[in-house]
Amino acid sequence: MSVYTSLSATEVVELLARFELGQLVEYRGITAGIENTNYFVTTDQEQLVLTLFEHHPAAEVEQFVAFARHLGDTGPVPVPCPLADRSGQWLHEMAGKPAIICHRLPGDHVERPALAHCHAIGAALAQLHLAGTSLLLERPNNRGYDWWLQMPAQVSSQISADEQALLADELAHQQAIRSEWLQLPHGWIHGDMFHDNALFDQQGEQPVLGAILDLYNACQDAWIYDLAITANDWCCEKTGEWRVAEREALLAGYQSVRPFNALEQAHWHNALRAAALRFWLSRLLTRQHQAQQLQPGNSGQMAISKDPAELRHKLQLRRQDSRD
Ligand SMILES: Nc1ncnc2c1ncn2[C@@H]1O[C@H](COP(=O)(O)OP(=O)(O)OP(=O)(O)O)[C@@H](O)[C@H]1O
Ligand SMILES: N[C@@H](CCO)C(=O)O
Repeated sequence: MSVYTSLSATEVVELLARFELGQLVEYRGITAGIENTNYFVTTDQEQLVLTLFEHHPAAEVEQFVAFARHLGDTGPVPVPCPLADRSGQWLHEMAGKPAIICHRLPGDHVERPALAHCHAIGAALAQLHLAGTSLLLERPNNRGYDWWLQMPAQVSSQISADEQALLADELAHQQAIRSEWLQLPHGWIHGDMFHDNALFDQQGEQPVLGAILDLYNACQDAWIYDLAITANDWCCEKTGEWRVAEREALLAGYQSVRPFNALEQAHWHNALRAAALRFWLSRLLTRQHQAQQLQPGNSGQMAISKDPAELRHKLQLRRQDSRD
């Protein structure tokens, strides 16, 4: 679990006092997530989630929250939207960090996504992409291509010589296809559509998507890259081997709303490689940050970490697939 910033009951009560959300009953750190600090907050009226952004400045939070609010207003996709206080303000500061409060959305995490979950998330992702086309706001991917190129300098001390060679070779490949990549259909993407960022309700036999969470990597990039991030997490084993039927269900769900064009078909394998590369790198970086943040004297209590090697291995498999 990750609670990098501990909050006292007094701090939570002071924040709630600005809202019409009732009196604090209890609050507790959330046992998931690796980037931000999250608390479940229960009042005598509401079930809420309080998020403190550990890396994003307030101006950036405003941008991805604009996307969440846009989806909330226009889209068929359920997402958490920050609640406004009595003065209409939704962005707050706690412990020197940007903070928001959202409703706690219904549903549970799925341990191992099945065909119906994969189909549903594919369709929802395509709907999210299309809904984003009417949002007139620019937000480039700050963990996209330019960021990947800076990463060897940041992470080389953490990885072996073989891994450094793998990274260099993959970056060269992504550089070689860059001009075609830029021709792919682009728009707003979720940017982090792992299965721990979705909640499902069960209605009879059928799982129903309750929420898509964690829009804190939302930005503009190639749409199939977003789907590739999803496929690499939802539709394979942790060892990277495809669960083929689940992958096909994801693709069918997506394309039931928004079919691929020919260039997207041609670059699907490159998108899978790019998606694995991005999360290998970000997990390496998160591990570095956690080591710094959790040193004695810092206020954080606990942190989970996700294994960078899982994504490095997936990258190796996707590279093999694209050569076969
Ligand atoms: N609005 C919400 N409704 C219900 N549960 C929520 C909500 N927001 C967050 N959660 C819970 O908190 C967990 C962590 O939230 P989130 O994924 O946003 O954190 P994070 O640190 O940004 O995560 P990540 O590591 O994926 O970046 C979620 O997996 C979910 O269980
Ligand atoms: N979903 C990411 C963490 C948050 O960006 C991962 O699994 O590495």
